[in-house]
Amino acid sequence: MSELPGIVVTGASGRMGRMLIETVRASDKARLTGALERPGHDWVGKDLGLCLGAGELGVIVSDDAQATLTGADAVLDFTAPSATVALAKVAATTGTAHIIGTTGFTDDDLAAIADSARGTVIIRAGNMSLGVNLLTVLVKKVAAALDEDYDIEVVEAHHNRKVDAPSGTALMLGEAAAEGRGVKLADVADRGRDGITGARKSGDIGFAVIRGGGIVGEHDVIFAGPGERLTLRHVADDRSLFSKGALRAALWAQGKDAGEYSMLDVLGL
Ligand SMILES: NC(=O)C1=CN([C@@H]2O[C@H](COP(=O)(O)OP(=O)(O)OC[C@H]3O[C@@H](n4cnc5c(N)ncnc54)[C@H](O)[C@@H]3O)[C@@H](O)[C@H]2O)C=CC1
Ligand SMILES: O=C(O)C1=N[C@H](C(=O)O)C[C@H](O)C1
Repeated sequence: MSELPGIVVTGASGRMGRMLIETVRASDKARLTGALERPGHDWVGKDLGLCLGAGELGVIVSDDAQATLTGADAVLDFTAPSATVALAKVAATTGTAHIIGTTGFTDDDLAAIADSARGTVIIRAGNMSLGVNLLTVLVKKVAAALDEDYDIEVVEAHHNRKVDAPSGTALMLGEAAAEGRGVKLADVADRGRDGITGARKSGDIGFAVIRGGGIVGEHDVIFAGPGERLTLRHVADDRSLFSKGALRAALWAQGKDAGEYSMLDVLGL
């Protein structure tokens, strides 16, 4: 009988890292073979299970990506942009599928990731939940059906530890709306209003950001038209939505050709 796909989790001590480890360990379709943390982190060199306050797992947390990815089938990465760009280069040399949930990339980061995708399967999504990916399809459809009399605003809310804004999800939803309208998001995005901004420009897609407490993730796409308003909303109650999506992506990636894919590919949407 063939072995289950071996999965590495990077950013093991993070909010998502811990959730990913729980999801992989609970799965009967994959096994956890490695854990990474940033150099200097106090988990490095220790048993992952003991770090998590559980029993020994026999997986030692490492800061050596090359050694940890060698022989692994996939790495789940919800860390930080610079860490993800560096890991994509390593995954391209080891042929490990790289599942990227990290958000906050610059255009240069995205170009570097696209380059690494020539060497392995990369699946990247600002949100790995089924609900948000379905929502992108709906947003595109609604945006295509409504003209510029309907102002599009994306409102997102997250916990007070989040470091990037607008969220990766908000940008995915903005991209979907822009695609529906047949425009480029970069040309119409209005990402920061403060002071005497002037009236809203017709055709813009606006973004508004809330940060507070422990909010897992909430996204509204508002189509505000003459005499009516349509709101499409997603609320995440639990981070396991994202980790389950990431594991599903890692399993889907097995045997696929090198290249960059999204959750729409994984979910067949
Ligand atoms: N696509 C999705 O569905 C989701 C994406 N995210 C994104 O995931 C990222 C992480 O979010 P959180 O877990 O809340 O953050 P966090 O700050 O709790 O965790 C990040 C972890 O990455 C580690 N890290 C940093 N540099 C590293 C390196 N070079 N090598 C290995 N580990 C490294 C940190 O030490 C930390 O443990 C963010 O960009 C967030 O927006 C979060 C939830 C869902
Ligand atoms: O940082 C988070 O927590 C989340 N980040 C992702 C994003 O930027 O959209 C996904 C989710 O909303 C949680």
